[in-house]
Amino acid sequence: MNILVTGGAGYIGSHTVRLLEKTGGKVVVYDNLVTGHRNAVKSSIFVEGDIFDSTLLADTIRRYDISSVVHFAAYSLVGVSMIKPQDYYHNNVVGTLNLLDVMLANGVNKLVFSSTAAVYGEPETSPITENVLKNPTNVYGRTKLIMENAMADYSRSYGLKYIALRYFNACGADAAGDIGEDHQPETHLIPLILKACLGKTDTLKIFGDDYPTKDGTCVRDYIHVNDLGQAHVLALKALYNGHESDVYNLGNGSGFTVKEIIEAAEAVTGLTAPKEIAPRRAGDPAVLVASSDKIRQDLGWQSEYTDIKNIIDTACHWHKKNPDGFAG
Ligand SMILES: NC(=O)c1ccc[n+]([C@@H]2O[C@H](COP(=O)([O-])OP(=O)(O)OC[C@H]3O[C@@H](n4cnc5c(N)ncnc54)[C@H](O)[C@@H]3O)[C@@H](O)[C@H]2O)c1
Ligand SMILES: O=c1ccn([C@@H]2O[C@H](COP(=O)(O)OP(=O)(O)O[C@H]3O[C@H](CO)[C@H](O)[C@H](O)[C@H]3O)[C@@H](O)[C@H]2O)c(=O)[nH]1
Repeated sequence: MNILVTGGAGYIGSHTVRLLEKTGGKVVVYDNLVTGHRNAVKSSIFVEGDIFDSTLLADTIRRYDISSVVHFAAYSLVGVSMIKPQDYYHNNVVGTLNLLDVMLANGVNKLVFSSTAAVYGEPETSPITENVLKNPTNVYGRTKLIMENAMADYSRSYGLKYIALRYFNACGADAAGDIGEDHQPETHLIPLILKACLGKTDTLKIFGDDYPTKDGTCVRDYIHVNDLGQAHVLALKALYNGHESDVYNLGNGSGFTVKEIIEAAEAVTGLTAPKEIAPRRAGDPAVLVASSDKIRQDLGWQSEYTDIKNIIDTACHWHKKNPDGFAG
């Protein structure tokens, strides 16, 4: 397996790269570093490049004899996608279509794709199974759903074999403490709570306390980044073993409100985060909780990290060890 990992210098990508390397395959990270970090790529081959650069992509595929792609490269912030939709359609849709063109033109037909729980919108049932109606409430989710539909069409017409993984909320960090979540600016809940607890940021804003949930704050399903990474390893192996194109949810199956996550993080750190209630953030669904039964049954995936405090503790370890992230 010679694997090209687009976005492999990012948060989920860098963790997955580490797990892919353990399979013995050659891993080539391809990233333009727009949100990623060069020093998040520890031992793989690194090519600094953009998924829009067809020439460099094709050269990289040929040079390293690539036979599959794991595609993380994208913009992924719900809030920003509502303000800058053009950026999101361009990078996530046009960029991915370009990658598919270059792959197919160079005889590469295996792809693991980062999709998202945001494709569902406000689902009518919970936990969410893969077959329910998809009606995204934000631009980000729409860009990922467009690509899922395009890949299904390419699969039928051009022999693309893909597995789309719909992640719920990625969090935590590798136990080694040398890679972790470092977005500039950070917008994700768990790192923001930890930074507030550790005195690295101002008051944490709780986006809305008038949702139809038990304490009025949004419910999400938090999954450890290494459990996500392991699913990519299984998905890739399945494709090499002739698995047909498919789509899987990836979550823990437990929902936590924003307030519950804050309480858990405060318990883990023994510190208190300064916080205030703020208006709702545009595009946020009230509740997103996964059923991951399908990937368990089909690919034998299991989550290793099921306790939310344990998960937060791994993130805390990274933040304490690297108070300035990768810049430190
Ligand atoms: N973080 C989550 O909770 C979450 C949940 C669901 C889905 N996802 C998806 O997972 C993937 C990775 O997310 P992440 O949290 O690791 O984000 P990230 O921003 O840390 O990583 C994305 C990486 O892609 C690179 N990139 C972006 N555009 C590129 C381009 N045009 N060419 C080359 N490289 C480019 C960035 O530099 C970065 O290294 C994304 O596709 C995201 O939509 C993330
Ligand atoms: O300062 C903050 C930040 C977040 N939140 C809330 O915390 C929850 C989680 O927010 P995140 O920004 O951490 O994550 P999202 O649920 O918005 O989105 C994440 O998970 C999604 C899937 O569920 C997408 O795939 C997306 O890429 C990924 O960023 C949301 O209810 C949000 O409103 C706050 O209250 N205050």
